[in-house]
Amino acid sequence: MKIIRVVAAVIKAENKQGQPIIFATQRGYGEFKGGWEFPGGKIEPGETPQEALKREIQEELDTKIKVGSLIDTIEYDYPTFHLSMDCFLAEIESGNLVLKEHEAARWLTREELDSVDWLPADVLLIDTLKQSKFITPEKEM
Ligand SMILES: Nc1nc2c([nH]c(=O)n2[C@H]2C[C@H](O)[C@@H](COP(=O)(O)OP(=O)(O)OP(=O)(O)O)O2)c(=O)[nH]1
Repeated sequence: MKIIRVVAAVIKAENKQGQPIIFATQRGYGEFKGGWEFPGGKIEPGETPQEALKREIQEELDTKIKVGSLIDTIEYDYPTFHLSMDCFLAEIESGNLVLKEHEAARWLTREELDSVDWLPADVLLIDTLKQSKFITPEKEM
Protein backbone atom coordinates (compact mmCIF):
# COMPACT_ATOMS: atom_id res chain seq x y z
CA MET A 1 0.00 0.00 0.00
CA LYS A 2 1.12 3.55 -0.70
CA ILE A 3 2.59 5.34 2.32
CA ILE A 4 1.88 9.05 2.76
CA ARG A 5 4.12 10.92 5.18
CA VAL A 6 2.45 13.89 6.78
CA VAL A 7 3.38 16.37 9.51
CA ALA A 8 0.82 18.06 11.73
CA ALA A 9 1.05 20.89 14.26
CA VAL A 10 -0.65 20.84 17.64
CA ILE A 11 -0.48 24.60 18.14
CA LYS A 12 -0.79 25.43 21.79
CA ALA A 13 -1.68 28.67 23.55
CA GLU A 14 -3.45 29.78 26.74
CA ASN A 15 -6.93 31.18 27.13
CA LYS A 16 -7.81 34.11 29.41
CA GLN A 17 -8.26 31.75 32.34
CA GLY A 18 -4.74 30.42 31.87
CA GLN A 19 -5.93 27.05 30.58
CA PRO A 20 -4.04 25.43 27.71
CA ILE A 21 -5.90 25.44 24.40
CA ILE A 22 -5.04 23.82 21.09
CA PHE A 23 -5.89 24.84 17.56
CA ALA A 24 -8.06 22.56 15.42
CA THR A 25 -8.95 23.17 11.78
CA GLN A 26 -11.72 21.88 9.54
CA ARG A 27 -10.73 20.65 6.07
CA GLY A 28 -12.08 22.84 3.34
CA TYR A 29 -11.58 20.58 0.32
CA GLY A 30 -11.06 17.05 -0.97
CA GLU A 31 -11.94 13.59 0.17
CA PHE A 32 -12.05 14.49 3.88
CA LYS A 33 -13.81 17.85 3.52
CA GLY A 34 -15.61 18.84 6.72
CA GLY A 35 -13.47 16.64 8.97
CA TRP A 36 -11.41 18.21 11.76
CA GLU A 37 -7.65 17.86 11.88
CA PHE A 38 -4.41 19.50 12.89
CA PRO A 39 -3.00 21.82 10.25
CA GLY A 40 -0.07 20.46 8.26
CA GLY A 41 0.52 18.41 5.14
CA LYS A 42 2.78 16.16 3.16
CA ILE A 43 6.55 16.19 3.57
CA GLU A 44 8.29 17.06 0.31
CA PRO A 45 11.52 15.43 -0.87
CA GLY A 46 14.58 16.87 0.86
CA GLU A 47 12.65 18.44 3.75
CA THR A 48 12.96 17.54 7.40
CA PRO A 49 9.59 17.06 9.13
CA GLN A 50 10.13 20.32 11.02
CA GLU A 51 10.87 22.25 7.81
CA ALA A 52 7.80 20.78 6.14
CA LEU A 53 5.64 21.79 9.08
CA LYS A 54 6.87 25.38 9.12
CA ARG A 55 6.26 25.65 5.37
CA GLU A 56 2.76 24.16 5.56
CA ILE A 57 1.65 26.42 8.42
CA GLN A 58 3.02 29.45 6.60
CA GLU A 59 1.11 28.44 3.44
CA GLU A 60 -2.16 27.42 5.10
CA LEU A 61 -2.38 29.92 7.94
CA ASP A 62 0.03 32.73 7.08
CA THR A 63 1.69 32.18 10.44
CA LYS A 64 5.22 31.47 11.58
CA ILE A 65 5.53 28.75 14.21
CA LYS A 66 8.15 27.47 16.57
CA VAL A 67 8.20 23.67 16.34
CA GLY A 68 8.56 21.85 19.66
CA SER A 69 8.73 18.22 20.65
CA LEU A 70 7.30 15.27 18.77
CA ILE A 71 4.11 14.18 20.55
CA ASP A 72 3.54 10.98 18.58
CA THR A 73 3.75 9.42 15.15
CA ILE A 74 0.32 8.19 14.15
CA GLU A 75 0.19 5.14 11.87
CA TYR A 76 -3.22 4.62 10.29
CA ASP A 77 -4.54 2.53 7.38
CA TYR A 78 -7.03 4.38 5.21
CA PRO A 79 -8.72 2.27 2.50
CA THR A 80 -6.35 3.49 -0.22
CA PHE A 81 -3.14 4.47 1.61
CA HIS A 82 -1.20 4.17 4.81
CA LEU A 83 -0.79 7.42 6.72
CA SER A 84 2.32 8.01 8.79
CA MET A 85 1.84 11.33 10.58
CA ASP A 86 4.39 13.07 12.82
CA CYS A 87 2.55 15.30 15.27
CA PHE A 88 4.57 18.10 16.83
CA LEU A 89 3.79 20.53 19.57
CA ALA A 90 4.05 24.08 18.24
CA GLU A 91 3.72 27.70 19.31
CA ILE A 92 2.96 30.82 17.32
CA GLU A 93 5.99 32.97 16.67
CA SER A 94 4.21 35.60 14.54
CA GLY A 95 1.04 35.86 12.50
CA ASN A 96 -2.70 35.64 13.04
CA LEU A 97 -3.71 32.16 11.87
CA VAL A 98 -5.49 33.31 8.72
CA LEU A 99 -7.61 30.50 7.26
CA LYS A 100 -6.38 30.34 3.68
CA GLU A 101 -7.47 26.77 2.94
CA HIS A 102 -9.58 25.65 5.88
CA GLU A 103 -13.30 26.00 6.29
CA ALA A 104 -13.26 26.79 10.01
CA ALA A 105 -11.07 26.62 13.08
CA ARG A 106 -11.50 26.45 16.83
CA TRP A 107 -9.36 26.69 19.94
CA LEU A 108 -10.18 23.75 22.19
CA THR A 109 -9.52 23.14 25.88
CA ARG A 110 -8.84 19.61 27.04
CA GLU A 111 -12.53 19.24 27.98
CA GLU A 112 -13.60 20.31 24.50
CA LEU A 113 -11.42 17.87 22.58
CA ASP A 114 -14.35 15.59 21.78
CA SER A 115 -16.59 18.39 20.56
CA VAL A 116 -15.46 18.28 16.92
CA ASP A 117 -15.61 15.47 14.38
CA TRP A 118 -11.94 14.40 13.99
CA LEU A 119 -10.58 12.57 10.97
CA PRO A 120 -10.21 8.85 11.74
CA ALA A 121 -6.43 8.95 12.17
CA ASP A 122 -6.66 11.91 14.55
CA VAL A 123 -8.86 10.06 17.03
CA LEU A 124 -5.74 8.16 18.11
CA LEU A 125 -3.86 11.39 18.73
CA ILE A 126 -6.72 12.89 20.70
CA ASP A 127 -6.60 9.91 23.08
CA THR A 128 -2.87 10.48 23.52
CA LEU A 129 -3.39 14.20 24.12
CA LYS A 130 -6.06 13.61 26.74
CA GLN A 131 -3.71 11.39 28.71
CA SER A 132 -0.60 13.47 28.23
CA LYS A 133 1.05 16.30 30.06
CA PHE A 134 1.13 18.35 26.85
CA ILE A 135 -2.09 20.14 27.54
CA THR A 136 -1.97 20.27 31.30
CA PRO A 137 -1.68 23.73 32.84
CA GLU A 138 1.82 24.36 34.17
CA LYS A 139 0.56 24.80 37.71
CA GLU A 140 -0.91 21.30 37.77
CA MET A 141 2.24 19.62 36.52
N1 LIG B 1 -2.74 17.85 7.64
C1 LIG B 1 -3.34 16.81 8.17
N2 LIG B 1 -3.66 15.74 7.39
C2 LIG B 1 -4.28 14.72 7.98
C3 LIG B 1 -4.61 14.71 9.36
N3 LIG B 1 -5.24 13.54 9.65
C4 LIG B 1 -5.32 12.83 8.51
O1 LIG B 1 -5.83 11.72 8.38
N4 LIG B 1 -4.71 13.53 7.48
C5 LIG B 1 -4.59 13.05 6.11
C6 LIG B 1 -5.49 13.75 5.15
C7 LIG B 1 -4.69 13.74 3.86
O2 LIG B 1 -4.93 12.50 3.20
C8 LIG B 1 -3.25 13.76 4.31
C9 LIG B 1 -2.64 15.15 4.31
O3 LIG B 1 -2.77 15.73 3.11
P1 LIG B 1 -2.86 17.30 2.88
O4 LIG B 1 -3.89 17.49 1.85
O5 LIG B 1 -2.97 18.06 4.16
O6 LIG B 1 -1.42 17.56 2.36
P2 LIG B 1 -0.90 18.63 1.37
O7 LIG B 1 -1.54 19.93 1.71
O8 LIG B 1 0.59 18.49 1.38
O9 LIG B 1 -1.43 18.00 0.02
P3 LIG B 1 -2.23 18.41 -1.24
O10 LIG B 1 -3.67 18.38 -0.87
O11 LIG B 1 -1.71 19.74 -1.64
O12 LIG B 1 -1.85 17.28 -2.13
O13 LIG B 1 -3.28 13.28 5.65
C10 LIG B 1 -4.29 15.85 10.15
O14 LIG B 1 -4.55 15.93 11.36
N5 LIG B 1 -3.66 16.86 9.50
